[in-house]
Amino acid sequence: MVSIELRDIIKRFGEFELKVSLSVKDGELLTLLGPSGCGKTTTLRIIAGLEKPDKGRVYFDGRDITDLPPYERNIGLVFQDYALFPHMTVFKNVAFGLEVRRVPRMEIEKRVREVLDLVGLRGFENRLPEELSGGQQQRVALARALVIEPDVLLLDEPLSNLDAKVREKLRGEIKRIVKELGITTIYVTHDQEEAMVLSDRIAVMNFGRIEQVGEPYDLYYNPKNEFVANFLGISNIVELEAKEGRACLGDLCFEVGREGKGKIFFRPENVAVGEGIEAEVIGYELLPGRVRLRLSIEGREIIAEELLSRIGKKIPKKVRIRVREFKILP
Ligand SMILES: Nc1ncnc2c1ncn2[C@@H]1O[C@H](COP(=O)(O)OP(=O)(O)OP(=O)(O)O)[C@@H](O)[C@H]1O
Repeated sequence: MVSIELRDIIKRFGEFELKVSLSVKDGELLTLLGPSGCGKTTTLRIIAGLEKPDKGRVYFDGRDITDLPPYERNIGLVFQDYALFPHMTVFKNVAFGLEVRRVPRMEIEKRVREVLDLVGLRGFENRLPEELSGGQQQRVALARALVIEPDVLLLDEPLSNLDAKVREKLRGEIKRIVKELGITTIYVTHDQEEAMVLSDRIAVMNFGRIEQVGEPYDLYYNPKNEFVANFLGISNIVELEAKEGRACLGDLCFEVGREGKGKIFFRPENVAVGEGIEAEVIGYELLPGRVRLRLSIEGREIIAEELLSRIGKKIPKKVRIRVREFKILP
């Protein structure tokens, strides 16, 4: 277990420039979240030593490891494409990292058994990768990364190739396992739900920069800007002009305590349905247990979410709404 620090890292590929500083605490599970091409994988590869930064330093526990090759960093890596050795059994695949480190046979057998237990693959030792499902193959990849007892675990979109149900199950298990081992983990994804479920903290990235780092709840309800707000989920962002400390959209008023233009931000579930001012329902989506209402006020669209059981089977044409909580964005 170690802490990780990226200090003033710069890496350029043509037009693209990655520029990041980041601290990850001992035993923390931090997610790099962002759209395709924002630099998540490059950041991970710099930590792994697979990519050399143009500028800046990488520290593990305060020790500068920028010039250490990957195999001297004691890192476990898991990628999207499981990258298992196809002709080797599960046991051999997992044991490989220990064999190259010349760990004694007895010790290898013990550690492979333990780690297969941990990922729920006891009894699969003699199977070949092609005889496993995608989810099972990814468990093997995880076991292989963990068996060497790495200081740091790096996971790059490990669930992207799996179907939704398996993904949901496995993300919960990944969290359980890394927390049980207390291993410092960096997880790359573009899936906001995965990031919310897994992370101690999330770093939201865009165009080679970290926009904001924080705990899931804080990022979700207190985003620093519009990009973070939109990337973490559905947001209502209404640009209004405030007068005498109030900004109003028709009868829907916000006490902003300042004058002039501003962006009012609130989440759909912070729209209380059934009280307040009237809004027209212009569309809706049924979700498991919830309904997402598209409302119109003064020609502007507001998204509200309410429990399905509270709305009932028949969606009304008009509803009353009140905004419980909002934030002003820059
Ligand atoms: N070896 C390379 N040579 C040239 N350009 C590269 C190289 N590696 C990455 N890039 C570029 O750097 C940018 C960031 O890529 P990176 O893979 O880090 O993004 P990402 O956020 O992980 O995206 P994705 O989710 O699509 O994997 C992209 O524009 C990519 O084309």
